Amino acid sequence: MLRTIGLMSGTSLDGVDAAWVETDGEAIGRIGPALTLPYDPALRRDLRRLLDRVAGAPPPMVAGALPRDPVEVGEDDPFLADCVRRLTERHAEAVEALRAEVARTLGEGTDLLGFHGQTILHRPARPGDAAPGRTWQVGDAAWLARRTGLPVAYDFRSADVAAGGQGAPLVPVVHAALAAALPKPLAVLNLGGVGNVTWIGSDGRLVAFDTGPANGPLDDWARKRAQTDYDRDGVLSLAGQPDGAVLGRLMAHPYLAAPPPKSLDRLDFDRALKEAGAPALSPQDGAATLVAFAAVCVAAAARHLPEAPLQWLVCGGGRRNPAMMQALAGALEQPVRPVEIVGWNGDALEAQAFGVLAARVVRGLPITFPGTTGAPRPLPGGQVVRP
Ligand SMILES: Nc1ncnc2c1ncn2[C@@H]1O[C@H](COP(=O)(O)OP(=O)(O)OP(=O)(O)O)[C@@H](O)[C@H]1O
Ligand SMILES: CC(=O)N[C@H]1[C@@H]2OC[C@@H](O2)[C@@H](O)[C@@H]1O[C@H](C)C(=O)O
Repeated sequence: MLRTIGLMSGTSLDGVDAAWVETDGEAIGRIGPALTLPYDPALRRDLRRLLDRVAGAPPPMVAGALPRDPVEVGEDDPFLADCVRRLTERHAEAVEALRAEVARTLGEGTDLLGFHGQTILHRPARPGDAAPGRTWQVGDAAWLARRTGLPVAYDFRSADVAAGGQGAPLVPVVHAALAAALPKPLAVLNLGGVGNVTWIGSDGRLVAFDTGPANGPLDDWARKRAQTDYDRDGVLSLAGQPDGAVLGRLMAHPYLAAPPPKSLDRLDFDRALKEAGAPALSPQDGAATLVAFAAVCVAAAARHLPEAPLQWLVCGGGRRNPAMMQALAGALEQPVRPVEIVGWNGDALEAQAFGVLAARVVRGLPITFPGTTGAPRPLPGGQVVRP
């Protein structure tokens, strides 16, 4: 088994999650401590600017130059380089702090890092697209390897996108490993900036895809309309009412009816939200509408599952929002519970997954599958850089 630290900085742009896990990429051994280091407000703001800038650029002109294709925002772009330096530094700090904690509590070291990087663009090929798909995670893996003295697995998504897959979600294979002993069929729902579901059938079959926006638009709304970073404990949305007309327009978005495989960029619904009339709502009703829409997206996702799950296990920050959990309980027919009910850590799960995926990369095992990303066959991916 390898002693890994997985590092995930999600679409919420809130910071770096780091988690220690012992694994050979298939079985999961000891699960150690985990921590979150928030990005400072300036880095969060600059990453958001970077996302907006990259999203506004014209579609890629060059195929096969994933993930750091210099067509739109060049690798030598000073703003990008500065963001990459700062976010990689923050990851190094997370590794340093977690290694100290692991040494103190378990007396153990670390053999390998799994570094997801920050997604700044995700535009996989959609049916009928002429241009090739593209996904772009930034972060300086070579620098992180030198700074920590550890091998670093990174660039987990681009091989899949280059092969025609969605490049996301990647965590399902790890959900399946963790859920080995749980009753099936089972659905695991991650509520991050974007939502994603993993369905695991009784025979181990996997179906996974992004459900729709989850906390991303709600965070943006809370920041713009209520001057808070997010809708803490659902205070804002619980004080409002979903707007039926806006919700109705959003529900007609073609993404909901489209069959999987499918995945989303953090900003994919921004225009639809504007066009549906969300900006005219009060801060409270707007937040309630966004929460209701996130739940409607999950209910729409349920219709794409091969068989109803026995229960929905929820991880990610959205499970801390009581308005979100209430809306889900109302929208789904099966019990909805936080993953803690089966002993998992819903804040650390994705970071743990990138430790497991790192071990799979090192061993050359597949990380994406026809049922998860629409890969043409089980595909290995990722790269490894040594110090
Ligand atoms: N107490 C809380 N009340 C309401 N919302 C919360 C609470 N705690 C966290 N959140 C929400 O969870 C978000 C962070 O979730 P998480 O860390 O799972 O996202 P992420 O990993 O960045 O996203 P993704 O899974 O899309 O990559 C915050 O931005 C916030 O919206
Ligand atoms: C491109 C990208 O970074 N996608 C993230 C995002 O955040 C949630 C959802 O959208 C999911 O598809 C994915 O992350 C998780 C870790 C995954 O790949 O499983």
